[in-house]
Amino acid sequence: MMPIFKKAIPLFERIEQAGFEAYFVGGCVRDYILGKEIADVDIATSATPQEVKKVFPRTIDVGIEHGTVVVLWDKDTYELTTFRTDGEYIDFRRPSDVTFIRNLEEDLKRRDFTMNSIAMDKEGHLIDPFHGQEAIKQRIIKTVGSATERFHEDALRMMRAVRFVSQLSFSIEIETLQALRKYAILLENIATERKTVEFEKLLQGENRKAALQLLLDTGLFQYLPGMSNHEKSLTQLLQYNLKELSNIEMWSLLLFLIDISPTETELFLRKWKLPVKKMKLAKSIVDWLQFRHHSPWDNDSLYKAGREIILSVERLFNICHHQPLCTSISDVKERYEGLMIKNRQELAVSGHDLIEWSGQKGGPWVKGKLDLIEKAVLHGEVDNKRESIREWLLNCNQN
Ligand SMILES: Nc1ccn([C@@H]2O[C@H](COP(=O)(O)OP(=O)(O)OP(=O)(O)O)[C@@H](O)[C@H]2O)c(=O)n1
Ligand SMILES: [Mg+2]
Repeated sequence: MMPIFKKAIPLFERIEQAGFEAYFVGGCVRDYILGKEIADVDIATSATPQEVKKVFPRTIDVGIEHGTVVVLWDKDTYELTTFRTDGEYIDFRRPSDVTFIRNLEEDLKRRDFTMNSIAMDKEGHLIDPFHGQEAIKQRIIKTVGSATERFHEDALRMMRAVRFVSQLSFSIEIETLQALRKYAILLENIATERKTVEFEKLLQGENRKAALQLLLDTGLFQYLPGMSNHEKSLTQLLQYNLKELSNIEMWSLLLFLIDISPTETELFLRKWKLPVKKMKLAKSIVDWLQFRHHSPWDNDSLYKAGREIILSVERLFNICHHQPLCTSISDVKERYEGLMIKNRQELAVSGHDLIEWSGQKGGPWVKGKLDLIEKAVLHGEVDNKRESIREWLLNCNQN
């Protein structure tokens, strides 16, 4: 058994001593069968949240109404969720109420896909009433029971299906796929944040092209934030080699292809509720990519854009032109590294020096002069040395 599971065994023993059952469930069991790396484990238990809290002294309530309690154990934290069936789903999102139950199989039955409805006990035995192992072997994503029901219970599951296509390179079983097409519109009911999480995972998966194609084929893209009018840009995205791209580069390329005004770009990113830092970076990359399409890099632009943006822009530029990546990138990198300074702090003189040398009071002129010095250093007109700059300034003033 893998260390990540082994570590949790004492916790399982504690629950069992108290007369309850516990199993590993969900993505960790699926990924274990697939031989993939496992980041965290989810545990399902027959104990109710109150009972879990009695068994373990250190817990955090995270979603008691859904049956989830976090247990602090050793130096780790574990999410324990009580076996449950979900009540009526009135809004295609979350059940209106959940009923805690004592039966594992009933709990597995309410889960989304067969590959996600396998449980594993502490000895490593698999409990697999819905033939999830078979689906994993055949690399198939198939709902547990009726796809119509599973997608009406939680429409986000449709995005999950496509995101798993991207991450696992599985294909979607035919009835599940038909339901995806038929009920794509239900995605309208899902909170943006949840869609964004899935879309970002989709963008990062190995098989992202197939997943993006599926978003188009099923019509799901129409119900993603700001995407309904951008079928063409999504289709265009598929023409490019997307393999090497980071998450932020995927966003930037998408924005570049959508080709909207800067204000609209901002609105589009806001619709996805991305963190501000990320929105700014994506916007910057798009701006520089647009610049790059009509001019080559010069010292000023390299300096202003900075290392991170230059590399992303160059990568995207090459991808847009179907050029191999390596040569021009190392070229540009070398030119950037060769710049005399990378930022204003690296200038050998400061505003204080200028004030002292001139004997004048500080004011806006200081910034103006620093701008001039910065430019001169970047263009190689003067060395970035205190004395050289002082001399250069004296000469300038004489002219
Ligand atoms: N809309 C959802 C979300 C989750 N689940 C169930 O809850 C488990 C855990 O959910 P989550 O951690 O969100 O997804 P994972 O399948 O574990 O995928 P990941 O590897 O991304 O965590 C899933 O495997 C699935 O059994 C579900 O039935 N319906
Ligand atoms: Mg998980």
